[in-house]
Amino acid sequence: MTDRQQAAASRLLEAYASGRPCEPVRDLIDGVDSAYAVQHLLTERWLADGRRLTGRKIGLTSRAVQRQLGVDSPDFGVLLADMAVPDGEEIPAGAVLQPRAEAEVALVLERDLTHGRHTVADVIRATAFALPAIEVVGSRIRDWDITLADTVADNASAGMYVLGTRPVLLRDVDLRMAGMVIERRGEQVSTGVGAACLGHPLHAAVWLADTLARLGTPLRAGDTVLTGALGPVVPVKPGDVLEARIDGLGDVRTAFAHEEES
Ligand SMILES: C=C/C=C(\O)C(=O)O
Repeated sequence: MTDRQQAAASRLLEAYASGRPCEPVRDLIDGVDSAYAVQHLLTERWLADGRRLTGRKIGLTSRAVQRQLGVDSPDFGVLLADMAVPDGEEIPAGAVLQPRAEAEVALVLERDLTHGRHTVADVIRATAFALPAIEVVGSRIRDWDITLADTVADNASAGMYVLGTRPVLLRDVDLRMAGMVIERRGEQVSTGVGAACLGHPLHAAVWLADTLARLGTPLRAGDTVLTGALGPVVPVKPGDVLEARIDGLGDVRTAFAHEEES
């Protein structure tokens, strides 16, 4: 671990602690591997604090999101148990810095994925069930001024996530053709389709399984995988109520709490 990577991790941890976004960290990072080393430092710190790993998120899988954020390759980050919000419950004000929401397919695994190279069949065999999910992404970096290095170091801009509660077997859903809509109090604010996620959400999962196995931290039975947004990310503000629906998977909802009066 280099001093510069430590400095990047400290800058991001300070943003989490203070609730104030920081300057980008790319000036301290030499390439994507170095950015993942910073992410690893953050993860080790969180696990040492007693937080529990529940899986991974994949980011930047759809062209719409890549265009919105100006970053053009997929990445991943960790999911922790305290990032999960029950379906329909409120996300406390300030819990996620600069929040935005997106809808995606979650896979819950019942087998490890430890091969050097995985196939879609491996991922299907390893998946217990799929769920609809809202991911509330956030950025510890001021004004979302990110490059790939910034977002990777910042845990792939992960925030919180909300899973639907009706498990669906992969044999019962066509994830490629599954349409997605997010509504804010009944108004459509994002639409998309499974095919927008690297061609198919299972392709994104194969990419993640291969990448993590190569890094020596493979996906394990019990992990939840958020496979990536199916359509544009939506800025959110206190008081917003969002519902996401994905064909064949059903719906999931969350709300954003108002700031506390001081
Ligand atoms: C910045 C985060 C992007 C994602 O999470 C995504 O594209 O799914």
